[in-house]
Amino acid sequence: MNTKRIAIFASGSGSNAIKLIEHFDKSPEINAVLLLTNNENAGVLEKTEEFIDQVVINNDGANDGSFLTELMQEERIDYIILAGYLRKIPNELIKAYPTQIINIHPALLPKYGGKGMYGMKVHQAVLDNKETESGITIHLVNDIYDEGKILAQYKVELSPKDDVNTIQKKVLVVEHKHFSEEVEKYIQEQG
Ligand SMILES: Nc1nc2c(c(=O)[nH]1)N[C@@H](CN(C=O)c1ccc(C(=O)N[C@@H](CCC(=O)O)C(=O)O)cc1)CN2
Ligand SMILES: NCC(=O)N[C@@H]1O[C@H](COP(=O)([O-])[O-])[C@@H](O)[C@H]1O
Repeated sequence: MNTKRIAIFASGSGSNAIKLIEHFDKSPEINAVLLLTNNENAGVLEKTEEFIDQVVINNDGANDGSFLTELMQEERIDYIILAGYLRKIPNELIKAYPTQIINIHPALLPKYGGKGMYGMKVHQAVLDNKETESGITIHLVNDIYDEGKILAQYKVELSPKDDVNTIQKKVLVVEHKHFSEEVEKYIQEQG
């Protein structure tokens, strides 16, 4: 397999982005070469500035499919990994990368997905519904939030003592354990 170049899109604190960078720093076949964020105040910027080139866009840029597609092609990006990225990927970029954009969602889709379902909002909905389990979904990205092909799911058990913060912590542990490996496995399977 030729060396694959991946871009990471993130909007928040960046714990998953850091795990991806650390994981692929050890890979001879896959290089994490670009971090893109739509949030100039995102914690991911400080956490990753020593390790990866960064691009900060505004929400106009996030909505501009031509701009994003040209940027990815100029940077010779093969795969785009969404790691807590909170903007809709424009259809033009999806057309250019139909099976090469991967997202992680902090719940067991199809439950608790769609517009408005991100971050702590997801965990709050799980708590409000008194779920006894939650988990993560790793999926391909299509033009509808959280409806792309599911690549993997992992569960976490919940107890009545859990609150949104403990649910978030349990889910992040599973994200950090599995996301990088699932991304690597998928990319290697594509050849
Ligand atoms: N075309 C797609 N774009 C994105 C997908 C996708 O599946 N298809 N996944 C999301 C990630 N995500 C859930 O995993 C998600 C992120 C954000 C939202 C959302 O409702 N966002 C708000 C704006 C929030 C903000 O900018 O502060 C909104 O659209 O009003 C839902 C799901 C990434 N992109
Ligand atoms: N719907 C998208 C969504 O909610 N993504 C979630 O944002 C968090 C980002 O954390 P991080 O910035 O520490 O990686 C992660 O829990 C990820 O699953």
